[in-house]
Amino acid sequence: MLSGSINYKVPYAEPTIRSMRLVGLTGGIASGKSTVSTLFKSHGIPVVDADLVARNVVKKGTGGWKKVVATFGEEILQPDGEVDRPRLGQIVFSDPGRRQLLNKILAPHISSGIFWQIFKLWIKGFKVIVLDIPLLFEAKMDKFTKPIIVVWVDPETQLQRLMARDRTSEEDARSRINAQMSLDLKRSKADTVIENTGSLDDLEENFRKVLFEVTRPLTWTEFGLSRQGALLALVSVILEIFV
Ligand SMILES: CC(C)(COP(=O)(O)OP(=O)(O)OC[C@H]1O[C@@H](n2cnc3c(N)ncnc32)[C@H](O)[C@@H]1O)[C@@H](O)C(=O)NCCC(=O)NCCS
Ligand SMILES: Nc1ncnc2c1ncn2[C@@H]1O[C@H](COP(=O)(O)OP(=O)(O)OP(=O)(O)O)[C@@H](O)[C@H]1O
Repeated sequence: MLSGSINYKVPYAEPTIRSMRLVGLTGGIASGKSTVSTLFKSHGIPVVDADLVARNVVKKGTGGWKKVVATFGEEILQPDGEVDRPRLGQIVFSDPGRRQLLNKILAPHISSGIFWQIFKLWIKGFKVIVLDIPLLFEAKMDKFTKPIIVVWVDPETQLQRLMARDRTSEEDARSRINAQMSLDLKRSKADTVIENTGSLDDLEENFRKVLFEVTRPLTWTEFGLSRQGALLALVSVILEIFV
């Protein structure tokens, strides 16, 4: 599910004032990543939404759009020329080969889109950035993020929430779920798991502990990656040259 525009209500401050941390947020389809993203945003922590990036890179006329049309044909376009997402979804979620093809042609566009979003937030001075990436492990982007948070939900609840949210049949919902790495395997690769089988109140309670972990004081490596860290390194080099 796509989350709305980023809303930085509360400027993020101590205790990570001189640091840069890229937090990986992932899980299964409809496990609750966007819901958790909203909680992060309400605490002033920016979230880069990979689904939103993926949507932007196939806008009419872009490089991603041209590749998608060249690969899947004009029959996946709406009358206005934009990609017919439900149509393309039907094709790729019922055919692993075509899904891999779509992933392959869009991967460079999505990763550079994510990079630019991170860069813009870094320039603005944000110290902690959450990357909401459904395919974090599948796309091997987990190596760039620490900690990695997996939002977990039990399979039956996941299926019910997906069908209710997207108003899809059980068959369609299952094919989307099966297009991803199993949620249990993702869970085993996580640094932290947010359990989301219960109510939204339970989720908020579970989120609070994770927020504490994400905002703990940062390591020197994380500091070195921050804008302040980069500036400090530059000033040190200049001073060393002149002094
Ligand atoms: C196939 C498309 C057109 C369907 O669009 P639709 O609007 O119906 O779904 P949406 O983009 O909102 O995605 C909903 C969820 O489906 C899952 N999903 C999306 N793409 C994939 C994929 N290639 N493989 C497995 N799961 C996927 C994610 O959990 C996502 O959160 C679209 O998902 C797409 O372009 N996918 C390829 C780009 C991609 O890999 N996106 C994920 C970003 S990491
Ligand atoms: N604890 C909860 N209780 C009830 N409903 C929930 C809970 N958490 C999430 N939901 C609902 O479940 C659906 C899926 O949640 P959400 O959209 O956050 O999942 P997602 O992981 O971002 O999905 P996607 O992979 O498609 O982007 C939404 O309709 C959301 O409102």
